[in-house]
Amino acid sequence: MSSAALAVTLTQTIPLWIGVKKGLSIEKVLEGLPKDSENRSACQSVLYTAVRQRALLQKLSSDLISRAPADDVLALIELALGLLSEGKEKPFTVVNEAVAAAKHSRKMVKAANFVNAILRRFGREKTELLVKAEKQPTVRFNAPDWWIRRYEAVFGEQTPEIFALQQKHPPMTLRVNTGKTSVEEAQAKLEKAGIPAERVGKFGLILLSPRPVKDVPGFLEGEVSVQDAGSQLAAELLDAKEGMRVLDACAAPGGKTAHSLELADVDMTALEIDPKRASRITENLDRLGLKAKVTVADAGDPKKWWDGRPFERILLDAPCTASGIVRRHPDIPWSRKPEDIAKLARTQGKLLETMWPLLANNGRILYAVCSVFPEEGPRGIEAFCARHPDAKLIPIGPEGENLLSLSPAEGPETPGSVWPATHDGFFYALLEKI
Ligand SMILES: C[S@@+](CC[C@H](N)C(=O)[O-])C[C@H]1O[C@@H](n2cnc3c(N)ncnc32)[C@H](O)[C@@H]1O
Repeated sequence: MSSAALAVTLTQTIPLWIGVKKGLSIEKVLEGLPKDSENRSACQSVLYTAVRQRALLQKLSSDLISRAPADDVLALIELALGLLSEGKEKPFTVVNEAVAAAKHSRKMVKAANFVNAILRRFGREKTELLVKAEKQPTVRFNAPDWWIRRYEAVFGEQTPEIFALQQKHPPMTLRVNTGKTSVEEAQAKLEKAGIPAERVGKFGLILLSPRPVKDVPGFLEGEVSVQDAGSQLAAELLDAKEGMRVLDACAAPGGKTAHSLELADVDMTALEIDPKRASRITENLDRLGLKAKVTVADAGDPKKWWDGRPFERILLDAPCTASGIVRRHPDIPWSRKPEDIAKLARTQGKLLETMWPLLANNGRILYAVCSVFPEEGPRGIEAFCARHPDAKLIPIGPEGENLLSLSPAEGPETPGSVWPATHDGFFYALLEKI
């Protein structure tokens, strides 16, 4: 990033960072930046750098600042501290540009010397301040205490390893559209363009160095899409065959809808409650040259959209805490509240109950969440099966497990295995109506 651009980037990122600190999602605050803004990706990068170190920045600013300044000044200091502790930009550039950003703002000009003093003090005391801050679990794991305890309950001794993984930059994983090309051909095409990629799972490729999708050969032509390898398992597990009536009940942005259509020519209804998100399904399907009935509706209210003909396959990729995809959305632990888990588990249970009568006899419903919390996965499914003697769990795991809980993971692939070694956290259960 050029240094002059950095001052502008910091200024533009201030309101986004304030929004995230107030509990808005990264996705939501980025809506405030024009899509064609030249600085969009730079702002995004500065914002992510701050969000990935949110607890550290809170601790540093409380150690360095005795009287809280105005919100925008504090945000500017925190964003600059984020860059300084990350260490990718030259420290003098960060300090100078943060001070320039303050000087160029009518509201912050008086605080320019203050910004300068705090950032320079951080430069002098960086090592001690970071060592002291890292002693706090909330800083080490960049999550609130309650979230850390929930992870400990799920992952036990593995917790630090899972958190360490969550703090890394996520891999950029592509799904190859095998209706248009093969995984080998897509990999060779990337290699030829100087973009080496490794295989993951049955349909995936991980780019060794991520880049904007528009620069990925084959993306605009619909040969590849961006989708985590754990998420790529859904279409395969759903196993929708040619001509089947299929419902994707919570479909946006359409990754799993599209994958099912790439694997078989099915009669697909893609439901989505949020109209803005629904338009992304259509965009994705258009790019891939695929067709579905994209419907904006509440899956929980079928009388508004269902024609009464049963579906042979239903995918219920239910709204969840997203606790399995924190490395892609580092704001999640901070934007959730402890009570959200039970609330979302109730919503998931209700949606599954509503979907069940829509399923044909011998039909299958794949329940999925990108969460690692048991209330949203195994517990809800076990309770559902206890209430429904006509529901049979179909084994789906690599070792024949009925309930597939995937922890976020990264590792070398086993050659020839369809099970990816690198993926986000997911839960899957496949139920057949008997
Ligand atoms: C986990 S995301 C789905 C991701 C999608 N399956 C994919 O692979 O691209 C859940 C989606 O469900 C939508 N949603 C939430 N409640 C819904 C409801 N009652 N009816 C329909 N869609 C709903 C959300 O807006 C969100 O887009």
